[in-house]
Amino acid sequence: KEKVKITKEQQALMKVVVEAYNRHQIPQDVAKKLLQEQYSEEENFLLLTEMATSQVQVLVEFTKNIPGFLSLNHEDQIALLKGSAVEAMFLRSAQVFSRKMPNGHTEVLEERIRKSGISEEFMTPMFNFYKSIGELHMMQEEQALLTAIAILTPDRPYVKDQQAVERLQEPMLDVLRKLCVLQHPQEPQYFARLLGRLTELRTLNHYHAEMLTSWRMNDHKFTPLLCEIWDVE
Ligand SMILES: CCOC(=O)[C@H]1CN(C(=O)c2ccc(F)c(F)c2)CC(C)(C)c2c1[nH]c1ccccc21
Repeated sequence: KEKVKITKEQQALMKVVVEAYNRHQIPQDVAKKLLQEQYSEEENFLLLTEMATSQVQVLVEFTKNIPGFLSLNHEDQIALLKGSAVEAMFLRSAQVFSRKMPNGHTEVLEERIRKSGISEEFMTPMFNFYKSIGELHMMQEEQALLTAIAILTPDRPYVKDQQAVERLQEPMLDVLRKLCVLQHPQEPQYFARLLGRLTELRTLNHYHAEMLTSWRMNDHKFTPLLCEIWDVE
C-alpha cells in the first residue's frame, strides 16, 4: 500500500489557492438580508443580482491568484473565466447554502430563493446539486481546489492553448486526489465523487442559460458585469 505523501511544492500550491479562496469570501450579508425579512420577488431578484455581481468580482480576483493563470494567453484567460463563471457561481452558492445555519434558516433561505422570479423547473436540479454538495461536507481546501479545477477546464469554448491549461489543472487534480486519500481514508471513492460534482455542475450551465431567457422575457434587469459574463443581450 503506497504511502500517499503531499510534497513541499504541493503544500505551497495548496496554501496559495486556499488563501486566495478565503481572502475573497463572498460577503454573507446578502444571504443574511434574504433571511432577515420577507421581500418582494423584485427585491429578492435584485439582492441575488447584487450577490452574483460581487461573486464575479471575487471569482476574477481568485482566478488571478491561481499559480500560472496570468501567464496563459490573454484571450484564453478570458475564455476560461467566461466558461466557468456560472459553474463557479453555483459551486459557491452550494457552499453558502449548505453552510451550517440555525434551525429552520436553511428552509427559510430556500423559500426566499424560490420566490425570486425563477421558474420552478430550474429549482429542483439546483437544490439537488446543493444537497449533493452539502452531503460531501467538503473542507475548505477541497472547495478551493475544486473551484480552481473547474476554472482550469481545458475544453472550454474558444480556448486556443488547451495543453497550457491542462498543465495548470493537472497539479491541482494531483494534490486534490492526495488530499482526499489522506482526509477520507475510509472513503476511497471520495475523490471520484468530488469530480462527479463537476459533471453535475456542467448540467447547471444549461439550466442557467434557460433561466436567463425566462428572466429576459419578464425584462429583469442585470448589472453590466453580469451582462458581460452571462452573455445577456
Ligand atoms: C454566490 C453567488 O451566487 C449567486 O449570486 C446565485 C445565488 N443562488 C442561490 O441559489 C443562493 C444560494 C445561497 C444563498 F445564500 C443565496 F442567497 C442564494 C443561485 C441563483 C438563485 C440562481 C442566483 C444567484 N444569483 C442570481 C442572480 C439573479 C438570478 C438568480 C441568481
